[in-house]
Amino acid sequence: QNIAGKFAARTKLTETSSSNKKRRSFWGSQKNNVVEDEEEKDGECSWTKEGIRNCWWWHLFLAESEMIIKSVGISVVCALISWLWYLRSEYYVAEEQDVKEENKGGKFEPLALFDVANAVRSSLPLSSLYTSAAEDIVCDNPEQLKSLFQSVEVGFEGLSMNLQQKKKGVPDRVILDGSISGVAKPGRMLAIMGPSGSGKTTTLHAIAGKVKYDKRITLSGKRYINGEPVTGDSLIPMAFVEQEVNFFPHMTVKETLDFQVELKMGSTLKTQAERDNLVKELMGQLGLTKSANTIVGNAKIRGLSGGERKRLSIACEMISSPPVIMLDEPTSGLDSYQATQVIETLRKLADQGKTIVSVIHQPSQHAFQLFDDLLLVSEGKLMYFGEVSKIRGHMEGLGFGCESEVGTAEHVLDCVSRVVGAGADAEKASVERIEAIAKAAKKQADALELATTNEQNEEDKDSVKKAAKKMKHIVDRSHMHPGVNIFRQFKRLLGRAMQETLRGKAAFIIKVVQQVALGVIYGGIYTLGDNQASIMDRFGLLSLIVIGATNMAMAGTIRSFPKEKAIVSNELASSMYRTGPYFIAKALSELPLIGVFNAIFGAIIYPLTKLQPGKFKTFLGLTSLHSIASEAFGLVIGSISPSSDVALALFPPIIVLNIIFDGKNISEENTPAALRWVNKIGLIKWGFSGLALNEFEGLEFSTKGPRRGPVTKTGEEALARFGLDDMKISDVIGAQTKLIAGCWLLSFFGLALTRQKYEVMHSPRK
Ligand SMILES: Nc1ncnc2c1ncn2[C@@H]1O[C@H](COP(=O)(O)OP(=O)(O)OP(=O)(O)O)[C@@H](O)[C@H]1O
Repeated sequence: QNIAGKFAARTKLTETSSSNKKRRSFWGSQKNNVVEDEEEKDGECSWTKEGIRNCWWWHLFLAESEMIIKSVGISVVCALISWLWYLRSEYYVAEEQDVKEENKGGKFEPLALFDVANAVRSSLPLSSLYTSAAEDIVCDNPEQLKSLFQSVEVGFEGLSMNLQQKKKGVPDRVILDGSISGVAKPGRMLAIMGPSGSGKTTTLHAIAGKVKYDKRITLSGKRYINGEPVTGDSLIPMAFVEQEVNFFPHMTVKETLDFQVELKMGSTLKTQAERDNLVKELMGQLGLTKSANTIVGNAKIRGLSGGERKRLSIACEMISSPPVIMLDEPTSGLDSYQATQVIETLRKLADQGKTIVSVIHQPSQHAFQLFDDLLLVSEGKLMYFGEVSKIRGHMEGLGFGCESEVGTAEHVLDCVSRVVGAGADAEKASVERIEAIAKAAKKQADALELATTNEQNEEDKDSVKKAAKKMKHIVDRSHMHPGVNIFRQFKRLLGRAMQETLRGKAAFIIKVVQQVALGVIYGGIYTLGDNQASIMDRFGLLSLIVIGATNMAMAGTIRSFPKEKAIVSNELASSMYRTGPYFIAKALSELPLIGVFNAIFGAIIYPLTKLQPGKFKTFLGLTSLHSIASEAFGLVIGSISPSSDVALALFPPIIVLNIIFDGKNISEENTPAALRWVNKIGLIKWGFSGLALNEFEGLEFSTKGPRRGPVTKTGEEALARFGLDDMKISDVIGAQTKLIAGCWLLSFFGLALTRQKYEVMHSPRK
């Protein structure tokens, strides 16, 4: 009737218009009363106040103002989104460069628009969709870049890191004192050694531009690539192998490498055969060919040995053939045979021209001698920088020689370690020794020449500068991008996620056992009839089913997701793929198993408890939807929590809140006003409502049996007891769908916003 009324009003408007007959409404509008008012004043259309009110376009505007405002609003939002998207795309970078190039003659100045765009750009959390323009910039002279990257010398000077103490008035803690300087050369292996806690890992991360952001930290120093300074938190073109290596445990060595090769090199190695060749080559180089089809495993799942896992992580890092390889304790946790194997692998890579820098802890004499250079640190100070072969002589020269049978590595570590617990005199002597060694090291560091010298001829200087400019695009984090488009990223990520879900046999079996056990327990206890007592029994059973499903789905995700997040955060930080495709793939990969588990549970509980026949399919659909919503909730908690401990600590209060607001435990009127919104997003409330509506609609009860409350004859009357008589299953599906969408969106932003940030290295204070 309403629509007909509106239509009639429109027709009247069209028929009676004196100005012209074009005055027609194209969309439904609620402004007909206005239109009709205007009709009465119909007259001549002119450019007077009265006249305008008689014009057809004015009527059209009034009739459609809501739609016009909405359209303009949507267009503005779309334009804004497109602009922001464009800013994050590398096309913007290319255009900015072109305009700046053209503007060299001072044609249009200043480029304030680019300044505003750059400010917005740097604050955007999302990254670029397109990659090809970036390749144009980065690879416009591949030969020049190739030659530059074949041999890279990494210099570092005056590295200093201070940590502000939490208590006010307590002076900053000095982690690196500003004396650490050195250079890692192509074809050579540099070992960073020192006692535990001396600052080795911090030094390596500082050189690499990978010190994790902490607002209490101040980092300063200088870094050079081939004599050219590298600024801020820029990366150097390197492979960085962390001490803790995490992989998806159920993927084989070959699958892991296939996945990484495609995402990192997909745009360069266009055919599958080229990519397969690279995988083969990497496995050969790192001695992994025999284990190609072995799953990677982890502490709980038997797979590769510790040494093989370390070598796999080196292989993964070497995919883009970086000229520099940095490793944080690659031998930790390995026996001496495996440790030596890893170091020998590195030696081979150095012999091919790579620059290797590695933190190393108590190496064997043989492994130590495979290194060329040594950076020795103690208590954040430089103790020695120079050739490994000269360290013994250097220490002897300072008066700290050692007996011939003691290994060199062991001896130098003894020399730079503070003696604790052996009396005040011994400690004092060790402190004096460390100071004397540090003093000598300072002289060595002062003599180092790291920056490009003025004596270089002009041609050399020019080519290095040009190359360094290109390199900036590669190493600057804001220019890093995945090697393939988002659709290929999504396809690969979905494949990996499905593989992990389906291959996790132990987790699968545990979940099946849980579902069977719960089904049998409920089925053994509940037999629902049609007497009065069965009404509360039904409500009780449905409530338990929902609480159980929420617990299981949420706890499972909370437990497993933070581990996966650790791997994914690293992959996201190295721009292997974007958060969006990862997230969608992750969410979709969970769906099939949710259906399977719910079907197992439903098939047991339904006949055993004698829930209403004919409603099984809807029951299955509703429990599956509820499980998806619970997992999505778990994902939010997992993605915003900094660790799995925090996520697990958040779980009980969230479940308790959900139970309180499940629609039965507190009435809406008595809920504190500030908490009423929780009622609307109560997972258990919506899950329970859906199952109750499905079960009770169409049921009839006999008046026999003990009852609680008045006699209830129909399912609809029973639903009214819980205020569910006005609700429909479609309302529940709508609410759950919105909950799922909201949770996925929150998790997506949680992941994007908790992305790892790194410290920017400031120039040293003069
Ligand atoms: N972000 C940080 N916050 C607090 N302390 C830090 C931070 N980074 C480093 N430190 C401290 O700086 C010191 C040096 O740490 P680093 O990990 O570099 O030592 P290390 O020589 O590698 O030790 P190990 O051989 O035991 O791994 C340690 O006492 C460490 O606690």
